[in-house]
Amino acid sequence: MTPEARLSAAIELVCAIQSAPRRPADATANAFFRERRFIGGGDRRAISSLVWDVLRAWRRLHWHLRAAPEARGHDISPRLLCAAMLFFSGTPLAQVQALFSGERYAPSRLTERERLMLDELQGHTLTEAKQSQAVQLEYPDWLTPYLEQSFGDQVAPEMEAMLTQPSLDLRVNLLRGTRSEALRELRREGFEVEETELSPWGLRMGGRQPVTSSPVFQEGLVEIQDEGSQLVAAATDPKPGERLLDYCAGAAGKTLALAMLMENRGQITACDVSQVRLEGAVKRLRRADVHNVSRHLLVEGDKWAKRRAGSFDTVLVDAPCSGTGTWRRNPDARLRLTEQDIEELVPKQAEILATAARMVRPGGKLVYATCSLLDVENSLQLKNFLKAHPEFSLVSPQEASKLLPPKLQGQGSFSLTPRSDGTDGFFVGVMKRREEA
Ligand SMILES: C[S@@+](CC[C@H](N)C(=O)[O-])C[C@H]1O[C@@H](n2cnc3c(N)ncnc32)[C@H](O)[C@@H]1O
Repeated sequence: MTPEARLSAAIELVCAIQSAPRRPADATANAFFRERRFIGGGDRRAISSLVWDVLRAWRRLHWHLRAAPEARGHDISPRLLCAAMLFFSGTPLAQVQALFSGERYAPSRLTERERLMLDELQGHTLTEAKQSQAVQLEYPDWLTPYLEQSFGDQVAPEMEAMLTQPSLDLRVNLLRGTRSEALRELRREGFEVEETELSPWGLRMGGRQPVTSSPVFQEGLVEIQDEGSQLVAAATDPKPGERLLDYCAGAAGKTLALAMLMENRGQITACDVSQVRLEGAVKRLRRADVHNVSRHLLVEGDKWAKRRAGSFDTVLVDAPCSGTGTWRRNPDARLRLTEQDIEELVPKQAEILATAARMVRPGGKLVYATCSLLDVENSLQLKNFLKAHPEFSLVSPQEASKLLPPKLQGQGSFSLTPRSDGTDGFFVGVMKRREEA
């Protein structure tokens, strides 16, 4: 594809993302490329890269484009967003404007208004001192008090790290082989890959490498999983032969890691309210050679949970959350999250946690995890739960998982962030239910 055609496709994709505001951008992008199979791998990567740069710089691009007098009364179009992003990434303005040639496969010519608006960018940089911190660091204004509650005066460096490109992390599936075998095979196939520092089964690849088409992935020796997510499994630390409930299992990301730790022995029940997500688990479980998992779809008025009171050794609640910890990967999620979402999520998490807690046997373990940065969903949620449920307490340092790296050992609960740990943002609290007297 020519640079003009790539730009045209990127503009179309930004339009598609904008017109499905509740749908994750990667789902829209997958559908977009599925319908355009003629777009090859290299072009696809170039188009996605520009679109993701636009999503990551959304507030700053709007700030600049809105400043032009010609913007008054007009929406900021995907054409302008893509053009401005190309300019701020180093393409000279005249060259950017020339891409809008109106020729075959190229975007139509810039209007006079668009040209003037782009001219205004000359001499500016994407991030500028005049922008507020929330604009510079691409978070919604209403989130400021929530972030300050979590990070105090460290909001800026934490959110700065949230703007960086994430690595691609893999978890080696010990049911299929060893970490050194996976490392050797991947390197033999030409991938640049290192061992992760914190997860004992993790491998880290720089940037976007097409690992899903490699035999190592297809044969189930590795699974794509952020190192932080692997550490949630490490903190849960289930033992072979246990009965484990993964109450918000989704498409089984953590279930797979837990089954590995249980060496495929014992029983895992993976629940979720989403049929689509649970269906998504089937192929992954098969590829990973996991066969101790049964799935259960939770439905309204389900008596399933009631009938299983006190019957699991370990219950993991990987709660639905704001996803603020994954913003490096899903920059569009910043645009979708509202304060109302948080207000709805917090009581929902409390209810899910209370329901799941009833299924822990006396002496058993309850793990609460989120991929959120916010105290209201994390430590405060845990604190309120413990206050209302005196039969639970945080595990003692002796009881805490030994699979965790030294800096996290012996803690009943911990947070991870891109800034301090190089992982997605996560929170984990590990509790124990009192033995019956
Ligand atoms: C953070 S995601 C889980 C991710 C998954 N554990 C993984 O590692 O890939 C949260 C999940 O909670 C599910 N969920 C939402 N409401 C629920 C409820 N009331 N009970 C159980 N699961 C729920 C969502 O469908 C979603 O799949």
